[in-house]
Amino acid sequence: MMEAQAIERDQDPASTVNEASKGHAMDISSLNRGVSTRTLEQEDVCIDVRNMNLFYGDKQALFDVNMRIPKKRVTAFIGPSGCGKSTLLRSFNRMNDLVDGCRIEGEINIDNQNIFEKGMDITDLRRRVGMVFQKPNPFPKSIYENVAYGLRIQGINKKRLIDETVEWALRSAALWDEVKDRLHESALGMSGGQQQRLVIARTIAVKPEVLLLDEPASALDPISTLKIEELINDLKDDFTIVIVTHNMQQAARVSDYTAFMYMGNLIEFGNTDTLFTNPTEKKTEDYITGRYG
Ligand SMILES: Nc1ncnc2c1ncn2[C@@H]1O[C@H](COP(=O)(O)OP(=O)(O)OP(=O)(O)O)[C@@H](O)[C@H]1O
Repeated sequence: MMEAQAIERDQDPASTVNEASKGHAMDISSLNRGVSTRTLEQEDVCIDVRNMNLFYGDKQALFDVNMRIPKKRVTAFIGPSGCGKSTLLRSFNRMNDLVDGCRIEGEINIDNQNIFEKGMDITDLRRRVGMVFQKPNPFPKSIYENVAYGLRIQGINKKRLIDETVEWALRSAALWDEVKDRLHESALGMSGGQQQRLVIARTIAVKPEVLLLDEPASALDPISTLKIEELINDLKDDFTIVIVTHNMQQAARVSDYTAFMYMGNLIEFGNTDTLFTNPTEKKTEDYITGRYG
């Protein structure tokens, strides 16, 4: 039942707008997900962002962000285009270091370590905080070698260990049964949805603590989208997951907690069901009811 509803909604790009244009907070009961009454304060913290400001040259993109992202839960970032969702996400593994003129003030602590502190090992940070992008980006190598890649660059070369890890990662990414007979064929021959699950397998093969997903399903068809959403649900037992999505229904379906951002500010962050049904802030309500964005 949930599958049919999810597919139907995603096939209709206007579904978010239609839902929102009713002028009411979203009816998430129709999304058929378990309702959690847990609050952020009851959770263990994984990522603790303190007084964070981010500038691209002279332009400020994030304004005094403070948030505590819970461990082994799914947190969604929503908000209108350009509000800073990807910028904040990319800060968690210091991907913004690669942008010329980008400057950050404040702290981001991951498991109680400030990722900006001197001597921070960026390669190790990016292993601990893995990232998956909108467009699947498998390497032009075999399926097996894509997943083994991260292990090989860590200097692991025991075949048995690599075999076991490749199988574990592909099973965890719900891909093993589809590819176990063609592990040595090129990853580029897979469908887009399979490629995205392969990229997720490649990312988790090095056992990160955090998975950052930047609109991971927005380039995929509805059935592949559903598989990714189911996968996110399976993976949250083992990883802290943060997902940027422009699709409010998707945020409501997959996340435990949702952060609403607007013009570089974090406006509201809390339990997903509460945020979509009974937001505290007027700006959040205006957004989820389609008054802007
Ligand atoms: N590399 C960059 N250099 C300069 N400005 C940037 C860069 N990346 C993002 N920005 C600016 O920072 C602001 C936030 O952008 P960001 O991509 O984080 O927003 P977003 O909420 O993820 O948007 P979208 O939903 O459209 O992806 C925007 O004004 C954007 O133009």
